[in-house]
Amino acid sequence: MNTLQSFYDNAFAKIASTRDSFTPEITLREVGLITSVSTGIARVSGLPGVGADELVRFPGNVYGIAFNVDETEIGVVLLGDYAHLHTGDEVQRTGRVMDVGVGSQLLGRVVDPLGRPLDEGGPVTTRQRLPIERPSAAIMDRAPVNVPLQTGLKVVDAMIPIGRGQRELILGDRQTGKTTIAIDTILNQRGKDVVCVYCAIGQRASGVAKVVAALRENHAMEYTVVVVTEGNDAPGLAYIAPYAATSIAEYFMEQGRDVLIVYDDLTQHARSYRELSLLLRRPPGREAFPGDIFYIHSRLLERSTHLREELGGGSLTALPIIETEAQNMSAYIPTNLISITDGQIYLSPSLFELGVLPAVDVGKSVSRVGGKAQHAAYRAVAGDLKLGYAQFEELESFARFGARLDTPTLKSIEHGRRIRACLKQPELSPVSVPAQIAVLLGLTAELFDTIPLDKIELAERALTEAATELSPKLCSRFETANSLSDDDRNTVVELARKVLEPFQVQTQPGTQP
Ligand SMILES: Nc1ncnc2c1ncn2[C@@H]1O[C@H](COP(=O)(O)OP(=O)(O)OP(=O)(O)O)[C@@H](O)[C@H]1O
Repeated sequence: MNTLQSFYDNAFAKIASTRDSFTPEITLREVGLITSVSTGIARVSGLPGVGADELVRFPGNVYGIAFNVDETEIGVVLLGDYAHLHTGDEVQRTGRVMDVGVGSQLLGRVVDPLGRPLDEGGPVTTRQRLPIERPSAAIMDRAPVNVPLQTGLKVVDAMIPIGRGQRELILGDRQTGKTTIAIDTILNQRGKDVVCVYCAIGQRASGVAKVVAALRENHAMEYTVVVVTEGNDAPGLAYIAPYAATSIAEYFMEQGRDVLIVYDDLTQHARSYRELSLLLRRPPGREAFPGDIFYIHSRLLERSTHLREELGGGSLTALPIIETEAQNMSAYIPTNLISITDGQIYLSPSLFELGVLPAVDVGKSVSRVGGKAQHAAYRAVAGDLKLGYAQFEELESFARFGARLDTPTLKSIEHGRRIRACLKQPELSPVSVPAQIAVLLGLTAELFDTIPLDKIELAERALTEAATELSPKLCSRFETANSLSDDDRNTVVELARKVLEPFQVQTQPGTQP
């Protein structure tokens, strides 16, 4: 009996002490209610304190960004599946802006713009997060673009060179090889200590799978992060994808690394932003795009730069891709992007049809800062090559009419045809610097001019293979020396002469080989 009594006493004493020590904690949560949901956006009332671009949480762990902040109601861009959301559901403030996990753990991974894995590699565990919208580097923190970013494509490296920290637009109609140029450039960074980020925006899943497979097969995933939104994802995800990818890239740049980022493509990005803006009833402007469409792209591309040495000397090179319609380069989005970037590579459907691949239209392409970063060996040949090619393009149209042409004109046309043939390149096969220089010097020394056009491909391939025999010291001078010495030029031209000899046919001047 006594034992039972003491048991009850103890139990009551414990309850009393727990009750006395209990101090209720009050947590304040600002909660609003959904007033309507439609394709990719929601309207929410009852969150008067919410800030612009603040992240809000919906039931089912779906997040959204407060886009339109009005007095009574906010317009929210949804970042996930919204099929289960209904009018009257609770919405909570989070007090933070959208951020993404960054770090070397992402290398080799395929993730969505929220950092969630889309491959079979298990969860991504990053130790640091960065906001997706960050201010770009100040002018005083930037250094000049003075190191080339080799694409491995002869036509680009010789005529439209790209420097580390540059923004070079790739534009052209659909199916003209835009993505291929970007992927070839990523493949060429193998062993060059450049981190690559490929951001696919609103693309078909099969297209993205093809790109990832190409990167995997060519061992490029080891230094690449792939950020993906597919065509059927919420438009909000497509809108934030390039910003999230840029934050992932900036992490590496701030560690002093050289980084390459590809946005494939910003036409889809602009379209998803237009969709969101129209749904949020923002006033439409030209081609129904909202007034700030220029700003969304310029604030993205301004983040690409070359940082000064004191800040680590890292760089972020951007290759944004844009799709044109019916070769209209002067449409709204292409002209915006052309004016933001430091040059463009224009891909022509007519060259693509002729089988001139990559279908780069040299006359409509330009690199505004890359020339200063180009290796001296390229600079020694680029001038002659560009001139020869430009003359050829002008004269080629006359040749089509079957006009009788004089000998120098015929010679220029034949020379130009050989330049074009030598600049052709199959996809996924970047060419090394020494092999490129050997072919380009062979072209400027007119060694290809006496080779029949149908044998140019074989001759060019033979010379590319023979370039591996050049001494490593000579090859490293191509990438380091301030100028191409006469001795080096003669060594390469002699090699080219020897290799191309078997392909030559002796012709009378003025007749076509
Ligand atoms: N240099 C090349 N050599 C051979 N084939 C090529 C080359 N470049 C591109 N192609 C082929 O051309 C087709 C279109 O290429 P790609 O997908 O890169 O074009 P795109 O302009 O990015 O297309 P989209 O408009 O669908 O984005 C592909 O089938 C590709 O294999």
